[in-house]
Amino acid sequence: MATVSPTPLLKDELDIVIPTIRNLDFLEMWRPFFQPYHLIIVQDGDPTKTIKVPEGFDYELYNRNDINRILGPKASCISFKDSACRCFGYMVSKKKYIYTIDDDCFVAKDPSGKDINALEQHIQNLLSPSTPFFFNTLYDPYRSGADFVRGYPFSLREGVPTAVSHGLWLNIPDYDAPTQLVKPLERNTRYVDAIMTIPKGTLFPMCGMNLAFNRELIGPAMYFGLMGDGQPIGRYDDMWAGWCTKVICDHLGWGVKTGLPYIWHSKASNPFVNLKKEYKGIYWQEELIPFFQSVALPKDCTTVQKCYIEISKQVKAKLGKVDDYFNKLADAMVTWIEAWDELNPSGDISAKIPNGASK
Ligand SMILES: O=c1ccn([C@@H]2O[C@H](COP(=O)(O)OP(=O)(O)O[C@H]3O[C@@H](CO)[C@H](O)[C@H]3O)[C@@H](O)[C@H]2O)c(=O)[nH]1
Ligand SMILES: [Mn+2]
Repeated sequence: MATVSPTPLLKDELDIVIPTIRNLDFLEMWRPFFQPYHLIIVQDGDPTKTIKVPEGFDYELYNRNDINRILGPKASCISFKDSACRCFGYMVSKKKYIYTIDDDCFVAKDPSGKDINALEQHIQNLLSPSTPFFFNTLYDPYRSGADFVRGYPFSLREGVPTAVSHGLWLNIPDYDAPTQLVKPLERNTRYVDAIMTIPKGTLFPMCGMNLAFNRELIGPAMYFGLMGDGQPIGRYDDMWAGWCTKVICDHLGWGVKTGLPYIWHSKASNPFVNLKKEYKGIYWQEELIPFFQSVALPKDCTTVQKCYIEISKQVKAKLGKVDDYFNKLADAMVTWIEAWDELNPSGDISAKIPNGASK
């Protein structure tokens, strides 16, 4: 009797978004896990360069000419010459879920030596609930071999929908430039077998290297802010998206998880180049974090788009004085939502705010 291999989870409901200025040879290693899925490749930099996609993958590829053709003047909100361009892939996707990965991230091995199917783990993270309102000390209670510990309120054990699954990295950790400069040889060899919901009210540094999310829930908030060419800052694209996303998830009562799965991050980008990109962000973030911690979203912000537009207004009002860049970014946030709604006319995902969420 021929054994029929099971249909990969969410095969037709998930797109894999890859930003690239290099080549896509890394896909060979991911082939067993990625081949059944549709890829959206966002080619950054010179659009006349041909990016070769390995045989056998189902994909669509967009370069800067495509972005300009599809978005017209609204293309101004999509970064150029920065990995932030990946968010264009989120916008053009028609699927419920997104997984995004960098082209220098490879299949890692777990402590038993088994290849980690990072995509499968992200899908499990997204399909199981989160627990943002009360911390479970035995980590993810929905994993096999774990549960809610004594004292965990039964009224909260149903959990809430998971909007984001934030994976980690073995080998080259996602350090900022100063840390990279001080610890050039540090490698992450610590495999921590844990998945945690980030508690409500707590922000976190979201890395875009190994990230999955429910696009129908939180997609409009996943704008990777204006970076790269012509911008005073870089390498804060994913951070900006993570802060906006977490504030909105807290307000709408959705969860954000971090931990497994790991990927093997192979390439350390140049710390001196990174320092030039990051340095303004390193001191600006001392004002940005208190800003996001103080963002109050009104009760009538019942959709991600409404929340996002409200945040952009507060960015302009409160951060415009930090630097004019934030006035530009606030405008780009509005352009992003306009472009999103133009390409995704199905409208808002109205949220029923569950008890325990935003008061
Ligand atoms: O101008 C560019 C530069 C790079 N890319 C593509 O983006 C990813 C990440 O590039 P890279 O691996 O060189 O950079 P890292 O420093 O390791 O990236 C991490 O730091 C954050 C920077 O924002 C980011 O969230 C992490 O990914 C690769 O796929 C490059 O090909 C690009 O498109 N344009
Ligand atoms: Mn990298």
